[in-house]
Amino acid sequence: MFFRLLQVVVHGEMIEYYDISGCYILRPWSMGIWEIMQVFFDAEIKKMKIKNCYFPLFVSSSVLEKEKDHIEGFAPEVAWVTKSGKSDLEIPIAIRPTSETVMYPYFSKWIRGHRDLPLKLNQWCNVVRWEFSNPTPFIRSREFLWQEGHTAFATKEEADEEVLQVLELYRRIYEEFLAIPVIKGKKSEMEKFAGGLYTTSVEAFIPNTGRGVQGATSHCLGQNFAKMFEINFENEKGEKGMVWQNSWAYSTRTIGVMVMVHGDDKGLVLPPKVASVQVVVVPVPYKDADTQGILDACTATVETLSEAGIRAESDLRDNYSPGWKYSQWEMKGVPLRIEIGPKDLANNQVRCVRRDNGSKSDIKRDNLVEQVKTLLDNIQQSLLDAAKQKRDASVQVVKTWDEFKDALAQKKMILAPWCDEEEVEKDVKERTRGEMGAAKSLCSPLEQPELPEGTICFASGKPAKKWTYWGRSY
Ligand SMILES: O=C1CCCN[C@@H]1CCCn1cnc2cc(F)c(Cl)cc2c1=O
Ligand SMILES: [Mg+2]
Repeated sequence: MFFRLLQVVVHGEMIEYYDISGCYILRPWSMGIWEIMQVFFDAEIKKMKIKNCYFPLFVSSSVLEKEKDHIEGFAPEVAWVTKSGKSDLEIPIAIRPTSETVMYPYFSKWIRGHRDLPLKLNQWCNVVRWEFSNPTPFIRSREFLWQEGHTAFATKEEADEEVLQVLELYRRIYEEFLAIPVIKGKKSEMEKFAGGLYTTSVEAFIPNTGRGVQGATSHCLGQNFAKMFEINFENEKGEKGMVWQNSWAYSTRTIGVMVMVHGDDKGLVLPPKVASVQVVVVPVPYKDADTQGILDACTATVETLSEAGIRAESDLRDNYSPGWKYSQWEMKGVPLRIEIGPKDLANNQVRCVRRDNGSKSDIKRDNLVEQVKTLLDNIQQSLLDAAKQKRDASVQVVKTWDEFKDALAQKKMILAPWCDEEEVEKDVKERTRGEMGAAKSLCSPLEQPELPEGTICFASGKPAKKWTYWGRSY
């Protein structure tokens, strides 16, 4: 599956490999997906009165290393600029791996009184993390695109509320656009962002590989960074207090998850909502048939669909056969193909072929737009339904360690009652180490199933406190 991902994204013209390891070229076919999601998310955060900004790419080492514990563990992945031209820089400059330390000295400067709150900023940018474990397009690259939201509030209540509002937007990105089912949950103390108070995330799962993947994160930072960077304010009563902060992000990793969840042996399968081309129209000329008439019908069909807001293109290249075009556009994952041949022309209809299940239908051209819209909606919904069915079939509820081990061997996403003790989590990792990677906690679902009194932890036998998803991950 891993390997297939690599091939599909190259043959589907999403990615081009680059001569620097871990870096990839995002070609239009994937950039178009990124842009469609960005239009949605940007509009939604603007409704929340969050404003876009742009902070510098470079971080001074003094600022980046301000708090040793914040970056301990991350230090090896920081990329540094040490020279300009032939001369060494006096002091090396880091390239942002994330922007807390870039932004928060200025939050401290800009936030004085309660009238300066809430401060709610977002930036669309790239970040660099010089990862060493196996680089994979979209899933783990040394540079990636993301949005990072950074907000500051006078009260914890406001921060807590926003964390979940943004988490819901991430659920919508996955379920409404990428047709991928996700689980909203809270990270364990071990898996959370160490610099924060708590971390929530949306978790996806790849049934073929049996691995969970963190889809996006929404952290409440508490007052930890306010303390570090002295971000204080005077409240209405003139009392000094520290702000409560959140930070949240989703990245181009979303595209990699989509490829893995929906891809099949013909290549990519794009959910219509994020497909930069939703319908491709292919002429099927026949030796003595009216070829020009067929080409004109293709062009007219594209115009009709485009006027209705459907992203349609025709492939009129005369140096490729229809069959060749079918497999190429299937490789690229275009959700719907329309074929127009002599018979279709004569009957004033078109032949529609769905990419998700291959089913064919003949549609009269007089109410083409409505029927194509319905087809695209059906494809979107059935991709989500199919992914949900496969994900649910991969979930296994366990009560004991033996059941856990069996489920792990069967590449399941495991739901187990846990005592919520970090030592026990470390122990699970230790006991499941192997060449496939250890099991880890993925999240504790916000919607907790009933936990009967007396239920014991699957790993420690102590009283269980919460249901938690476990599994191997990317
Ligand atoms: O996940 C988000 C949402 C958007 C803003 N940031 C947070 C936390 C990011 C954690 N993280 C993640 N990776 C890092 C890598 C690094 F090299 C350094 Cl110095 C720090 C970090 C680091 O803090
Ligand atoms: Mg990392």
